[in-house]
Amino acid sequence: MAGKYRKLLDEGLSSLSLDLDQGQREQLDAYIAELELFNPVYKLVAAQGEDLVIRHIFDSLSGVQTLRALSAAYPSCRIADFGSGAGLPGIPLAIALPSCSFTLVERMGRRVDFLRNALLRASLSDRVQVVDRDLKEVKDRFEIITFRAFHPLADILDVVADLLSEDGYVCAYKAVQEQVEEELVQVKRTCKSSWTANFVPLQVPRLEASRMLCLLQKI
Ligand SMILES: C[S@@+](CC[C@H](N)C(=O)[O-])C[C@H]1O[C@@H](n2cnc3c(N)ncnc32)[C@H](O)[C@@H]1O
Repeated sequence: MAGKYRKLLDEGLSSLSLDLDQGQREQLDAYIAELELFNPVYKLVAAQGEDLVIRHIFDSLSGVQTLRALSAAYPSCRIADFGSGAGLPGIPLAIALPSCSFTLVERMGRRVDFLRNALLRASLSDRVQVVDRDLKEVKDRFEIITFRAFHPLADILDVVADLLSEDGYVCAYKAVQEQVEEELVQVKRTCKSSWTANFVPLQVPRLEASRMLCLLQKI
């Protein structure tokens, strides 16, 4: 039902200082409705109701201010979301950042079907494309690459390095800084590519858990 979470979304968007217009709110409603419709069958996310909005929509949107600031440095910014699953964080980010183009990379067929349908329903198909293959087969460059609940950094950063534009950023949605620092030690030990890292703490509305963005740039 459109507008089902209106009060919760009003509260969350205001707390994230996100001023979405009516069209963007309708896109968000359409995306949430698709998630709720297909989640029982496709098992897309392990949450439902308000919990789904908080853990997945607000969590994804909590990175918008940082991504908006980073994307402003590029005349046209291509953002890729790797291992997008049900479109998280990629679809909420695409709704909130209308001047960027988005590519969602996902290798699992059923999730790809969901993504294509959700993009149609949310009127995003003109600006957001789905690449239905393994990350290792992607042949493109992006100014910003996001991922959430994806592989450990040491397993993927060498592949990611080849897909990132020269001055681009990786924005990894992560939880606890100490764990990310351990992942970065492993990156130094095992990766051919070298990186600088910065941490941006995230405050997700109505969520107690520790959340952060790890920003990585190639050296
Ligand atoms: C744990 S889910 C996370 C989905 C979403 N990012 C989220 O936060 O809800 C990881 C997703 O990455 C996809 N995936 C894993 N390795 C991949 C690869 N090498 N190339 C493309 N997709 C991959 C899986 O199919 C799965 O949908």
